[in-house]
Amino acid sequence: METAFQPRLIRVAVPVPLHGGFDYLTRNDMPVATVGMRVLVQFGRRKLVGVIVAVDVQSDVAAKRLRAIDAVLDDSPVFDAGQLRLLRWAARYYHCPLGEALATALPVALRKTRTDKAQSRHRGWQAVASSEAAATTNLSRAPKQRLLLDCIAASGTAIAHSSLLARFGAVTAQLNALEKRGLITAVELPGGLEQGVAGTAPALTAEQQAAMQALYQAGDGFAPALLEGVTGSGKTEIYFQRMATVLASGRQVLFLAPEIGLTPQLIERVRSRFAAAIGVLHSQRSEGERADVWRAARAGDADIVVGTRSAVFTPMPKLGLIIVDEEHDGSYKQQDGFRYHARDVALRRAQLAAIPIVLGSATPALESLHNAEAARYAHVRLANRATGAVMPPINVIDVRSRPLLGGLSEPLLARIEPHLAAGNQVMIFINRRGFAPKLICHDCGWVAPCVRCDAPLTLHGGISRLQCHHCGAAEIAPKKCPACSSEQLLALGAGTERVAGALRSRFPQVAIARFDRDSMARKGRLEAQLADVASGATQLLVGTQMLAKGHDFARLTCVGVLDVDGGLFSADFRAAEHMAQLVTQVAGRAGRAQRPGEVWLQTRHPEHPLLQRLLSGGYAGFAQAALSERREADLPPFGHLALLRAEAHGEAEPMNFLSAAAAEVAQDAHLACWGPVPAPMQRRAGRYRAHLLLHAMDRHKLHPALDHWQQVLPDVPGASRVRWSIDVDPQDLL
Ligand SMILES: Nc1ncnc2c1ncn2[C@@H]1O[C@H](COP(=O)(O)OP(=O)(O)OP(=O)(O)O)[C@@H](O)[C@H]1O
Ligand SMILES: [Zn+2]
Repeated sequence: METAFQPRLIRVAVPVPLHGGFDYLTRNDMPVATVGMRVLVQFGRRKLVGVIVAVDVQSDVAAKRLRAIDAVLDDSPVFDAGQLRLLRWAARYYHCPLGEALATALPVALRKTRTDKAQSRHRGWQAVASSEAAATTNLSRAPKQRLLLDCIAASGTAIAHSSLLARFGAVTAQLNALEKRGLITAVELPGGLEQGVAGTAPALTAEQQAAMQALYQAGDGFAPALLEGVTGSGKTEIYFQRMATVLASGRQVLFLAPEIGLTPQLIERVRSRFAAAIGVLHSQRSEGERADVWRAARAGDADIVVGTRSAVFTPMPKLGLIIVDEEHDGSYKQQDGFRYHARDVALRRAQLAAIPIVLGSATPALESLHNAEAARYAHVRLANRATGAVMPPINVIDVRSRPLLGGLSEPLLARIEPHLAAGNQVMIFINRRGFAPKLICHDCGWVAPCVRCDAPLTLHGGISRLQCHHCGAAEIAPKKCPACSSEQLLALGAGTERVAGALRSRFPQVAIARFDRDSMARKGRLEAQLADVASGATQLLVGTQMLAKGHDFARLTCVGVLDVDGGLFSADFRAAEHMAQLVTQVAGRAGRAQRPGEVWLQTRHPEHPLLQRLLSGGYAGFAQAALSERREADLPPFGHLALLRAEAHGEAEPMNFLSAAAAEVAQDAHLACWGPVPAPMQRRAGRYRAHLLLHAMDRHKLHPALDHWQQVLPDVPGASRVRWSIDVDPQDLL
């Protein structure tokens, strides 16, 4: 008994940019501290929340210099052994200090310096009678109660009061009446979760059945599969049926979706299929809700967790399957701090847990295709749409020397018209928000610049405001050219706002909705607008990437893509891949049900080989050609890259720093420094930026060099004036 109260020496990972753990002592008056619990510690002058990564360690620090921790914040570990193992691996792989990686993995509410609140609870309802008895109860005079009782009884478990309100409107009185009749009873549910209801699955198409077979054949151990299915091929249905067998065995499912792919429609599909406890994690949920989902998942109460990037770290003790939907999506890569790729972390997680993982996409990343071709993943294909709908033909409109009305050419407007007249829906895609990307002086050619970035300012609110899309700077647009005083200032090019305006004046009778980050700033707005599209109230949709993926609108028959040219001429070697994915995804929104669809691309480069390849061979043909180009150039997925970024207030400092870093790379025929070079956008938010790429054909060669950098770079001359970071498998090279 005595020993339990002895101070213990523990090692704590704290969220600071320093590698290694820090040693502390516990105090006798504290609850027992074990690995995976959070503690509050004094670190320098700050109090920080850290995570215990080891106990009873041998410390190099002299005993009398060791400090005691301030408090133990949990009574059970927030990270279990499996999570810690995964995060240790990820911290090593991405060369991020473990403390920062652990802090990033925690929900924001748990990064704070207070003790963990207990899981919040909320009210739910459960049927008392069996569903047969419920069915025979006479409620013919109370149809609402009938509906509610059937719904609750059919679920087989408890349903949250709030989700009943969400589905059936104001039904509190009816629920109380059912309780009075002794048909249902109130229960407490863990906060953060929603109870789904059992729904019926459609009979699978022959192709889907074959895909299911292939997934089952891959087995129940670690079995990665790439599900490559054209848009509308019913991949979601495959995920669901695979999930059903895992849930039936009492295990948990983690379903990852990109931020813009995690639509209300997807969540509703999950909710109305599985009589399971569902936790949803995305950026619009409050800190408290996210912490609740985390706790419920950790307790094993959440059967399904649906979430975006960081949900990959949700603790799930009974995890039996991971789904990564739209696995090619760039939003899976975190772009600052702990720069992990959620798909790749998910793969590792599945491997450590020895469970299957399904990566799904209509446009798989070249990395994933390569892995499938190398037989590291099972390659499961769906070539046809599940509804029997044909793939929409993709046509090109050459807009060279054609006048554009708010970015729209006359031929495109003429194509749109009959679809609207027939009562169908039309989607116009443009990957640029705001009114216009430039304000230019007609007399002298001056372009309104951002003073802090090497980029022009974007017009917003018509020609009234200017905003920088890189640093956020905003100002009132000038009335006169500051260079020549001319009043001939023109908006050049078009963004969503201008396109929507032009469509409004051309089709004044038609209801138009704009989907971009600006119009979606308010919470609930996206849901409301999507509901109007689903009901048919909105006929014309204008938007950015937000519209590209996942949506399934039966009446949408025509898609216009306004500007594909950006992806054809970019400094980033991945730009063409991203362009092909985007065009294919956007095009895939058309003609998904009974009504056939068509797609129109506006371009000034109709003969460009990349575009031609995509049009003639589809995404698969494009990908094959792109893969052989990557092979030729030793680029990923054949070669491997890490990017060292540096930025500073002075122009010379980042380049000097990176040159010193390049000199630290050991002479090795299998390791090459590409650069340093100034970044394509050299100045951003007032800082000059430069890059150095480290390249190796063998991934394992990269890591020792990166370890070495981490040790020596802080002491390179001038390092203190430079902000630098390492990005392993960088996705964004601009
Ligand atoms: N077996 C089936 N029988 C009838 N309809 C089906 C079947 N499977 C899927 N569907 C329907 O086909 C449509 C497309 O399915 P789903 O949204 O799952 O496609 P997807 O492959 O995820 O597409 P995308 O990649 O474009 O998002 C949906 O409306 C879905 O309800
Ligand atoms: Zn700027």
